[in-house]
Amino acid sequence: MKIAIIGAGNLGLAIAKGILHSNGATTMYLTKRNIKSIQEFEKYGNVTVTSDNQEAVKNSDILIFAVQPGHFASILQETKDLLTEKHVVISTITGFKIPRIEEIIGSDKYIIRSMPNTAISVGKSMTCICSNELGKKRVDLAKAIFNRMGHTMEIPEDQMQAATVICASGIAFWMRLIRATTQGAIQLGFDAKEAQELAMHTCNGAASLLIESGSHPEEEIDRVTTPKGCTIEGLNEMEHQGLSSSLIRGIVSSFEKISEIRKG
Ligand SMILES: NC(=O)C1=CN([C@@H]2O[C@H](COP(=O)(O)OP(=O)(O)OC[C@H]3O[C@@H](n4cnc5c(N)ncnc54)[C@H](OP(=O)(O)O)[C@@H]3O)[C@@H](O)[C@H]2O)C=CC1
Ligand SMILES: O=C(O)[C@@H]1CCC=N1
Repeated sequence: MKIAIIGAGNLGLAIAKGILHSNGATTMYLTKRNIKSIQEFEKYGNVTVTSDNQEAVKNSDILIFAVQPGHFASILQETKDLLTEKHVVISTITGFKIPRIEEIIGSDKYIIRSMPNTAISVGKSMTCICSNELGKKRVDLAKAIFNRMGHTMEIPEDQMQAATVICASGIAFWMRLIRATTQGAIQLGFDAKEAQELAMHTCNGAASLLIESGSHPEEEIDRVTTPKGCTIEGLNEMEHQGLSSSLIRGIVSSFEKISEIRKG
């Protein structure tokens, strides 16, 4: 697999690390305008770092675009004449819809939109995927690429913004919950390092329980809540303070913002 990551910033580099971690590419190009900060990736023999997007496109088959939305159209313009039937164009760009990509490069290209998150760097991304009509023939290939670095779900394009909030922004939301749990553990007497260890492994355990057992969160809650015990006491106080409600309202606000950015 010859992969190019056009725009090796926060997300692009996370994807690059995930690919390296999973041995997912025979060759990999990483591009950005100022390459000084990513030069170290050349220590991996199969990685080329360059500011020349055209060179990266010519020498790769799978093109993963991870630039800011405002830069995407001009980069597509700059590279569109180099696109051939070997190329699969994968965009991670928030709010940049497939018809807009087709307007620039044509509908006769394999186009995939993917929404991974930064946990891709450790092979644990939740990645949502959709495609243009022709791209349907390459969805399995895209899933195979991203399944090596986590879990994938194919969704309709009109759910991509919601997926961005839940999965991509979701990393920040879960980090804050882990951090708050850590702060609670410090108040109960653990040192900061121990407190974070307790919080993150408990979080990992909770998610793994649901993934591996297929059970509903409330079933698992019922198993932990001893009548008149400390768990239900804590849980009910959290709900009196609006835990579920604040999470839901935060998610909806985030979605409203993304819809507003799209319109702008
Ligand atoms: N961060 C996240 O968790 C997620 C981000 N996204 C989406 O991914 C995209 C990237 O986000 P993020 O990684 O945070 O942004 P960054 O700003 O960190 O990365 C974008 C990179 O693009 C590079 N770039 C800019 N212009 C060019 C160019 N002409 N050619 C090649 N590279 C260029 C920039 O480097 P330089 O200036 O040196 O060129 C920069 O490193 C966005 O569209 C975002 O919506 C999606 C899901 C999650
Ligand atoms: O915060 C943002 O707008 C972008 C999209 C998802 C993650 N980062």
